[in-house]
Amino acid sequence: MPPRVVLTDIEGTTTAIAFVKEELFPFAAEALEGFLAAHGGEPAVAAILDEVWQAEPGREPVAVLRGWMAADAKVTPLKALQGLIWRQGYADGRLKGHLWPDVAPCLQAWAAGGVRLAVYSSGSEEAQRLIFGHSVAGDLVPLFGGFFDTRVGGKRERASYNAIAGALGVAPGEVLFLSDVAEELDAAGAAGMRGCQLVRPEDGTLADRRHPEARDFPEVARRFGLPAHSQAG
Ligand SMILES: CSCCC(=O)C(=O)COP(=O)(O)O
Ligand SMILES: [Mg+2]
Repeated sequence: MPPRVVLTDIEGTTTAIAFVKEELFPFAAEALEGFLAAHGGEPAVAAILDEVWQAEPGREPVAVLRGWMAADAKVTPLKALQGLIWRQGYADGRLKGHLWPDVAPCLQAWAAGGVRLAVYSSGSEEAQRLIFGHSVAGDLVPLFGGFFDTRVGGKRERASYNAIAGALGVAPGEVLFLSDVAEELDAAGAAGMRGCQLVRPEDGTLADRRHPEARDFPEVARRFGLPAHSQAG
């Protein structure tokens, strides 16, 4: 049976790791102090800074944020702040959301064929909407029926996937989760979801051999009986 829902990761799955690490993260790092100086008094930003204080009491929030950035920590306040900073870059054209060329045609074919689509990324919901809304393939946000971030839980925790299935109103077994990271697929599998590892050697990802694997989205479609894009290879 083909999956009713495809739940996709972003970095390493729809989008090059290099884009996230060499464009998105440096963009936020370079803008950090200036952004906080300009927007630190706004309620959304102040709430994030409050979360940073609570996470590391007594330390300067900027130093805490810089430490998290250096460690690529998937912590909710950092991810929320990065999303707010990237918003400016997408709005004025300095950022354009990278997608591998095979991704948008398949997402469109799957949605047109009645498959429900959702995103689960460590990037904040806002960051997810931005990357798909300002993507190299245009605005893909309308294709998705759900955007899940670390507020639902960590990507290596089984409970996060059960919560996502519950929010989507489907049984976990009806969901196919796509990711480049084996530990995330382990957690999704423990929750009862099917999984497929995207292995794109040109992006530096390696097969772990514990999960079904595909080199691109057309191969995912073939393996799991999803609608094929007319030009899918
Ligand atoms: C939403 S694009 C930025 C992705 C990001 O911030 C990140 O940490 C990557 O996480 P993912 O779960 O997509 O691998
Ligand atoms: Mg990933």
